[in-house]
Amino acid sequence: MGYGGRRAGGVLEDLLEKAGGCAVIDGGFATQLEKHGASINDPLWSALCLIKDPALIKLVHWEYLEAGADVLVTSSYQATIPGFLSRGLSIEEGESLLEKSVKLAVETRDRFWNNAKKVPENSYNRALVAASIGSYGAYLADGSEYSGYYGMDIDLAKLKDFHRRRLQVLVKAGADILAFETIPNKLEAQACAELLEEENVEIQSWICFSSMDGENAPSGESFEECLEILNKADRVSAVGINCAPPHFMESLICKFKKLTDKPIAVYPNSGEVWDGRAKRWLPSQCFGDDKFELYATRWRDLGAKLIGGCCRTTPSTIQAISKALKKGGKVENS
Ligand SMILES: C[S+](C)CC[C@H](N)C(=O)O
Ligand SMILES: N[C@@H](CCS)C(=O)O
Ligand SMILES: [Zn+2]
Repeated sequence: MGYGGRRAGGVLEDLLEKAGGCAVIDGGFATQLEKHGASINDPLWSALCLIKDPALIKLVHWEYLEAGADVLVTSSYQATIPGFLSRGLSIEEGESLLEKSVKLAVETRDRFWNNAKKVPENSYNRALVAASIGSYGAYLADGSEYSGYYGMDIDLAKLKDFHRRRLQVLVKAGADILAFETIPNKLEAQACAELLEEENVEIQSWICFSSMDGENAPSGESFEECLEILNKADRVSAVGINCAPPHFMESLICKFKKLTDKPIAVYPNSGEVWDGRAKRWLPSQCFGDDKFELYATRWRDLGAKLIGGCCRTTPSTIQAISKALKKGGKVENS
């Protein structure tokens, strides 16, 4: 594909430097769509808004930028060609919606930054657009991004085939980085890493896992095994955890620090638990914004380089995290 320029100090490293060593990822995207009244109880989940309400997608991106996000994660988590095909769209229409997910974020980032940079000593960085690539389990829409169980028919080749075209389109659309999210097992992590190589993807990427027990991937496979594969993958620029409960983060950051030299990203959910059958969040041990504010600096001090929120977190959560991390001086904007 030969796109984007892979180099030792890439866009992620530039951002981390500007952000003083630790950058802020945005929060729950689907959650904020729902706060605005979007109805996404659908096999496409948040990707339904690419069809029904693109203006709302821009609004949510804007709200996260205002809250202090240094990275916007796009609306493509559950946007897939097979998903769009089952909805009666053509391949071309599906690809154009994927492209749109990147364009909406890029346009919003550019508009926001054009305003922000005019304000002297503003507290913002020019945000990166991370194209979300949800796991195969997200597409299945059966909760399997939290079990890692894809059935006996799924092998490495099938997972690569599932991910290939979306990845190509998102890269070509001009994303700054790729964000593989809520990956629940080793096989899928391997498929994503090998695909980056096969497709010669030259923009940077992170691969983040969910976790149900605070120690292992949802499949039960150890992070030792999962990271052993990713450590060998030069095109994977960062690794981490997303959409797992926030109280797992401390010990998982410590574990990841021992297992990898790659930058670590953590963007937990609120602590609520997704019921994949009933398609709703069940109350559980939760962090409010005050706790995120408190723990963000701990996670940074333990070594996390990218910190944000996932499902059930909102712009106010990201504002709390950003406030905590940016306290004590903001580096110069250029
Ligand atoms: C991150 S989960 C809450 C996303 C929704 C899920 N893949 C589903 O469609 O049921
Ligand atoms: N980027 C997605 C992740 C879901 S786990 C979202 O925030 O909706
Ligand atoms: Zn999530």
